[in-house]
Amino acid sequence: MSNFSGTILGNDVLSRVINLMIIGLLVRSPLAYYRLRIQPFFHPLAKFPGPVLWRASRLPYMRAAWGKHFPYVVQKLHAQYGEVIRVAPNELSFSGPAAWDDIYSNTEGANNGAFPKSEIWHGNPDGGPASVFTTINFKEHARIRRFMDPAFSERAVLKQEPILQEYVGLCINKLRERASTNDGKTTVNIVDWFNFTLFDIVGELSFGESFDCLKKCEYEGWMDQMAASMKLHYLSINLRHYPIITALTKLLGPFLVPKDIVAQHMDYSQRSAEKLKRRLASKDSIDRRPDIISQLMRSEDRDEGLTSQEVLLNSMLFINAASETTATTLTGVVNMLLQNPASLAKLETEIRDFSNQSDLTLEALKRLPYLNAVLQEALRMCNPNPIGHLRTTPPNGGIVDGHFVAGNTLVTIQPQALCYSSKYFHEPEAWRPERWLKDAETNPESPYYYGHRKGVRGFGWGPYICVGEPLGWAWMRLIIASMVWTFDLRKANAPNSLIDWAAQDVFGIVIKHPLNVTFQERTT
Ligand code: HEM
Repeated sequence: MSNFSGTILGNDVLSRVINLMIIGLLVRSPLAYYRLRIQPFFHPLAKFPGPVLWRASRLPYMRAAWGKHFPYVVQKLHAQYGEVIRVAPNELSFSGPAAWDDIYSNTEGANNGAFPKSEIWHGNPDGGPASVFTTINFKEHARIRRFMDPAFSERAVLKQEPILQEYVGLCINKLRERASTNDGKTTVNIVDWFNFTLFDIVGELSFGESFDCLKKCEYEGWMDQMAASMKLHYLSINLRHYPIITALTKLLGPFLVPKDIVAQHMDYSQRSAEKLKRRLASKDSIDRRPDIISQLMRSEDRDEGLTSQEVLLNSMLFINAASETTATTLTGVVNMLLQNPASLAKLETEIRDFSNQSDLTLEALKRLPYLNAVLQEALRMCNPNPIGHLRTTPPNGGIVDGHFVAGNTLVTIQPQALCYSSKYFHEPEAWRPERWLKDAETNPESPYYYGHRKGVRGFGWGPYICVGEPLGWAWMRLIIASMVWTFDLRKANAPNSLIDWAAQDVFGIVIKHPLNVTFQERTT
């Protein structure tokens, strides 16, 4: 197949068949005919390159999104067409680091302010109270964040340290117990153990009660379905581009959505509401406990503070937003360390310099250069939100990475394309925590000196930046450091002992494969 037809039809049989079908549909559709034959010369996005079919219709985009590997497909398109590409009739994808500021923040960017979240992706089409994530209006979003931010500040996280230490300690003790009955070592699926620990902590912080996952060494029922329901959400959001199909799926929803997912979700909502009620029943403890819920509830009495319904919605959001992202990053860390024993050894040396486990405090861990470099490198290589964060240009348009983009265009940065670009990172495919060390920043002789470290923004950027960033850093450091201080982590002599990261499905989130790891009581 020639390069040209390969570009249009794809390079494998399935792609060609599906693309031929799409072309068939397009040729019959007057709108697509207009977009393909007439609009290319007049459309405000006409100057931006991209595959012809993607520019003419959203169907190829949808196929990639539903096809489980969207970030990798778009990464290839960037490699072929450049740093700005038109991936749908009304959407541009960017892969240059300058776009971060122009799209998401504009503190130093070319526009007057950050671009708003996209109605289609983040909006709350059914109306009703919205969580901070689904609130698009800047003023309303700022109101929620004003009351939410103090609960997640560095200072607040330090006050929450006893809760973090308690559950991370419990995780380590449980693993120790298992090892002690088995010749000093135990092999577990580390993804589960990260989840148990994170769920318990965030349950305690958000609802005042842990989920007792660590105690029971199992998930609560609905947790098993969390990835499935996030996947379903992602697939249905993509359908919002087609209002008729969305209306139809709403009608057919009860028949299409697996009943156990619906039942588990209702169970989760009901139990969350009950937990919250119990927590609020002891009003005086609100003032005593340093958890997130106390901060949010205190805002209720203030002008414009969060209502009980908003507190509930946001607390439920925290469980998903906090655990899924962190568990993916931590799984990425261990997966990479197991494949890079020299890097694991460096980390061991740094962490085992502490004489006692009780020395592993949040403040002390914050100062460890290699631990922080390892986490940064994992956010670069194993981004838990690899599809990017959609924004919409303001009605009069804006400048992104030097290009004028017409108003109401969907825009995003593709983290996968940017973070794996050899233009911005030396040996982008390789695990190199060194690129995050002081030497890389200050020594022009370092091969990493010219790396675009600011291109990696795992927690997002601008007014919608992750509210939980300080907590995210704190518990990631504590969990990894505690594990490495206590155990020798080894590749398991069992199936699923390493993850082929790019082979995992992506549906907005990364659907993680299991990772079996052997924890052996440390010998040095
Ligand atoms: C490694 C851990 C984490 C990563 C990589 C991460 C990543 C992100 C990113 C990239 C965004 C911005 C999305 C956008 O711009 O549209 C975000 C938003 C958010 N994250 Fe996190 N997150 C992590 C941990 C947490 C934790 C621990 C919490 C705590 C509850 C949390 C709660 C939230 C919330 C509530 C938002 C929405 C913020 C808003 O729209 O104003 N995340 N996160």
